[in-house]
Amino acid sequence: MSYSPSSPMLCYSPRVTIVGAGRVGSTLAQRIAEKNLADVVLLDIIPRMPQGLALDLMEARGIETHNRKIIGTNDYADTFGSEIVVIAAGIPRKPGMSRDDLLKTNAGIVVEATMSAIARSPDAIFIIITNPLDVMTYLARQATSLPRDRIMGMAGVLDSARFQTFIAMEFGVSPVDVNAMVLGSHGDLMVPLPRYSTVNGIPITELMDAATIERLVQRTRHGGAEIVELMQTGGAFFAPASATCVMIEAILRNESRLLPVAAYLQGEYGLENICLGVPCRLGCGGIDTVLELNLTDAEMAALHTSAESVRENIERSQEILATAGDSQQ
Ligand SMILES: NC(=O)C1=CN([C@@H]2O[C@H](COP(=O)(O)OP(=O)(O)OC[C@H]3O[C@@H](n4cnc5c(N)ncnc54)[C@H](O)[C@@H]3O)[C@@H](O)[C@H]2O)C=CC1
Ligand SMILES: O=C([O-])CC(=O)C(=O)O
Repeated sequence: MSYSPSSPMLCYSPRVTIVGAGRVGSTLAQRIAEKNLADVVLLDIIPRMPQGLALDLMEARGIETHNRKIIGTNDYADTFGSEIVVIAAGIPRKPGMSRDDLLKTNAGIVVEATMSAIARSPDAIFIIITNPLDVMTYLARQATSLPRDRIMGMAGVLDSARFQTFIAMEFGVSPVDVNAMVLGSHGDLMVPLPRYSTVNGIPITELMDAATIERLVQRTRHGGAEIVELMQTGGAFFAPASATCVMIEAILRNESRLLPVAAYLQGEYGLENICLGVPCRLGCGGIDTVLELNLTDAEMAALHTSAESVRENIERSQEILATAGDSQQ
């Protein structure tokens, strides 16, 4: 049986490339396919591994009732024409490490992966996951010169989801009724905002005492490390994949979602030439608006302290990349 459509657009299926088919990347591939959002290309440097994962995911399609294609590859040529490229390649941290300890190894990987991917998908929107997240997003932007609407980092959705979870557990309500907002870097200096976090519209500052809120804020700040310590073999991947999938869905379905993402700032919040978590409206073009919230002096100071730590690591990354470049000459 063969059928040739007269209108190819009706049959068009968007394609998302995920570079790095490890725990986060492969779980994200599953989420995207099973939500029926797009075809997925999973790329990794390990020979045959992404091919195996893709075949496994393809064999689940009938049971999960979707018809999305999942391609596993070691060759960027297979990623051509992707609408979205996700960079999840690089090493995760081990217990006792900070995300910043990954900088030296991951900087070169992210720059190389981003450049290889954009060469095949020049119109793609890029989402960076690799840690340390804000610096990696900055490096990917620097390497590609993409306008800020088309490149962003995933962290704020995850950190806010953790804050949401801890508020819901503390207050004994469904997380669905909780909205939480976390800005700043994806590190110990992230800035959870209790004033902008609510249980069905009621700010948590009206519902909990200051000591309780501070405990939840601290748990959120160490949410990634808590999981690394528990698992001992790497970091979180279920919630990170869900958080990235929400961003992808917002873009592919042009949903105009307001989500905290790591964006390149151009004067917002008094910051520029840095990538940092701020609330952004996401639609089919990527970031269409960066929202500037009214912050108290203390909240603004915390955001700037957070930015300072990212800036220091951006400077370190420039030295690392320059040294790597010198040694290759
Ligand atoms: N932004 C966030 O909120 C989060 C960030 N992460 C970060 O995401 C990264 C990936 O984490 P996991 O999936 O748990 O690690 P993983 O070790 O399971 O997977 C990483 C994969 O990257 C691949 N890889 C390494 N170099 C590559 C290259 N040059 N090209 C293509 N693939 C390459 C590896 O072969 C491996 O399969 C880590 O840096 C981790 O810290 C993880 C969770 C949340
Ligand atoms: O903690 C880690 O290393 C992974 C990560 O970024 C997170 O789960 O927030």
